Amino acid sequence: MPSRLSDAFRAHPLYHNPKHLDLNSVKELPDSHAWASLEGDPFSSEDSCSIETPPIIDLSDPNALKLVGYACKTWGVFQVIKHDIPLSLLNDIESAGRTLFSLPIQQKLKAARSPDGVSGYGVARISSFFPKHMWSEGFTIVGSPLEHASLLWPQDYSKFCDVIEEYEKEMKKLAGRLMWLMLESLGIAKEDVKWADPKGDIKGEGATAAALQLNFYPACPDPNRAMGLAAHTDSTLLTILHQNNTSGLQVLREGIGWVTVPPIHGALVVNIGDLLHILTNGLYPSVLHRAVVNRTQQRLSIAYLFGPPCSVQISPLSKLVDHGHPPLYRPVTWNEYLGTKAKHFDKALSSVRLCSSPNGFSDVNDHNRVKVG
Ligand SMILES: C=C1C[C@]23C[C@@]1(O)CC[C@H]2[C@@]12CCC[C@@](C)(C(=O)O1)[C@H]2[C@@H]3C(=O)O
Ligand SMILES: O=C(O)CCC(=O)C(=O)O
Ligand SMILES: [Fe+2]
Repeated sequence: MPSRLSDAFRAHPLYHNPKHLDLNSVKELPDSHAWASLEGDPFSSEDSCSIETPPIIDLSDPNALKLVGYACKTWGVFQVIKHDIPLSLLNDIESAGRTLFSLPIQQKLKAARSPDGVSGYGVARISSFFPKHMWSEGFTIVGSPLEHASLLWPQDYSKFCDVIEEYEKEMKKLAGRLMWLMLESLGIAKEDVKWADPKGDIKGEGATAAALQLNFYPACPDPNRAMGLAAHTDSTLLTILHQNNTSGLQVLREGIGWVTVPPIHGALVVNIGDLLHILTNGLYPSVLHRAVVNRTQQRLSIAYLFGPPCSVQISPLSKLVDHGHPPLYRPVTWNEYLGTKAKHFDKALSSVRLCSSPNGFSDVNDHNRVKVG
């Protein structure tokens, strides 16, 4: 039987916190959610008021290929405009997310993610690695949202499902286009990727796999001591994020610290995940990012987590490997890597690493440069 994304965590169940606190009604930050102050964060760049922000790339620009290559090498994250996703669809997905998260907590819990499952309502998968809870709620969808949506709105789930399915369809097209831009910027042609056909379509049953993650960050009474989503890299090839007009997403920039990715109306944020890092033999490193919260404004983000077909082995592309540049990672499937991440979290990338490079380069998500707790 071919492996499916929904099987990725069978061996790594995540048990929920039995106290389902409704963050929307809490007036004071509980100790369970109080992290060390972000103001004392050695990587905080708030004070220095960083003027550098990730590149903004117009996908209709004839130079888009070069610009994408530069952004991937130097930032690991960029924003895209003129991406052909209708603004109306971005508005629709945002209001679908709002409708979901504004349900009473007892209703949302009817669609709770099962401990060994991928889809449903719950805390971020990585929560178990931290001593404190994050100030957020999540809803993960793989493929059809029908099963969980019908638990939330037994009579009235079709509008939600239609929007999600349309969004998944459009994101899949954009993610494929971005992946080829990234690879072509390294001189990789469609024939060089064994799991793609000459037209660039992904071969095999179910083709590429993906998950949609809806994140909601309620306004927080003490935002400097709370964490919306702790520092992590995504286990994807790439992630496309739509954020509402409240800022919160930050990326770690070497030598600078945490840099905010400002919300731009109609733009989408693209970041590199661990599997593209492996595929490009570290040339395009995955980027460490987190979400911080706001005292007065709620925040909503929708992440499209794009990966290869679940059972395809991802390893450094042979065109990027030679005597001077040996393969740095062993082959790994997305499902296997998600299991590794569920077990080792920030050590997942180095756990599939074959050898250390002569310059002592350590993997981005080793987190030896960042305090994770
Ligand atoms: C395919 C997936 C990637 C993800 C785990 C998941 O099964 C679905 C949710 C994804 C997400 C979103 C928030 C951050 C993250 C680290 C997490 O805890 O859940 C990512 C996971 C990932 O990329 O490893
Ligand atoms: O909410 C955000 O800006 C970040 C979300 C994120 O990193 C994720 O869903 O993987
Ligand atoms: Fe992420």
